[in-house]
Amino acid sequence: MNVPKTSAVIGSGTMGPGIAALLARYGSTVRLNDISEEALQRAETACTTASSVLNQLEIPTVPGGSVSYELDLATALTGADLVIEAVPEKLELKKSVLAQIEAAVGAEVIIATNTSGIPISDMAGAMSHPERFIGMHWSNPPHLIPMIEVIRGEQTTAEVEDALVGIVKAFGYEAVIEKEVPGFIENRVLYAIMRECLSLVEQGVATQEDLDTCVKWGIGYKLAVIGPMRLLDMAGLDIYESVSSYLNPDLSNESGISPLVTDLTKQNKLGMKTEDGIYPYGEGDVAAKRADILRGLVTVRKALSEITPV
Ligand SMILES: NC(=O)c1ccc[n+]([C@@H]2O[C@H](COP(=O)([O-])OP(=O)(O)OC[C@H]3O[C@@H](n4cnc5c(N)ncnc54)[C@H](O)[C@@H]3O)[C@@H](O)[C@H]2O)c1
Ligand SMILES: Cc1ncc(C=O)c(C(=O)O)c1O
Repeated sequence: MNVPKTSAVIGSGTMGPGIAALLARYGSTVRLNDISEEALQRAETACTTASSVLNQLEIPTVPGGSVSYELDLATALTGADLVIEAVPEKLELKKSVLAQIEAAVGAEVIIATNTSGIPISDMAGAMSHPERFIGMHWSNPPHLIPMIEVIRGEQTTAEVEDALVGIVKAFGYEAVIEKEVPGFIENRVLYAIMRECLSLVEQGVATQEDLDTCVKWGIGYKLAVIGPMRLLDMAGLDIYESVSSYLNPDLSNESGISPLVTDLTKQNKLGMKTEDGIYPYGEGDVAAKRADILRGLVTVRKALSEITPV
């Protein structure tokens, strides 16, 4: 399957608009749905911003694409060949939304979930056609990060996986096909890094600013060019063996959630979306920071696309 003629994106928060904008750029008629009218209003601006980012990346426009904003789920699903669920990361909510989607679309329609890592089979349990249900894990911001994890549940067919990989490749994105594990690959690695960072800040080893500087250059810059498995070869496996013999036992193995995070979420300090979080944001700071981040990601993506991937 190439990019679907008609698609529906359910949930229009951080992820939905960028996903919709990319599908539309590749010629799909996209219906973006949310239960919140305010979220749909914000989504119009977010889709415009995403579209201008795609212009900066010089992604050609396939004619015929569009995004419409729908409060009504049934309208959003009409005629969809592909449905992407992007509602909050709560298993029961996702199951209920999936049941509503299934009630409105034919058994041949592919239903994908953008879950950050809930096992696909856990979500598919109550579905009447789990064979067409699949994980499609986009990375944030989805219109910029050219990689999508594709995860089959126990009952997903190989044909559905092939079709989804075809769509991902049609965007010029890389598809990473994985076996089902909680968090998939990306978030297992990302959350290992974040757990250690939070633990170091909590212990007072470094400030959050120093953490961000160290990880950006010492890890992010390097890993953007050399994958971790190749980096092991570059560093020397003997060095890894020596360092990990004393370091691994000292790394955080905290199985709970960092109190630094839970103290903030209790106060509804959720980060940029509430203009307060790990960092404080003054008037206009969030918009300026988001613009800086987008500019940086566009520049780095252009540079990375010109070098040989390692
Ligand atoms: N934020 C990220 O960086 C990121 C990255 C990759 C994947 N994800 C995953 O994508 C999904 C969405 O994440 P997000 O960050 O966009 O969440 P979000 O909270 O920003 O947005 C979710 C949206 O879904 C809407 N919603 C809630 N119930 C709904 C319903 N029944 N029908 C339609 N819309 C409904 C909410 O009003 C909200 O606008 C989650 O599963 C998340 O784990 C998030
Ligand atoms: C903190 C965090 N959690 C989940 C995801 C993706 O599922 C991301 C991301 O894509 O950036 C993230 O930053």
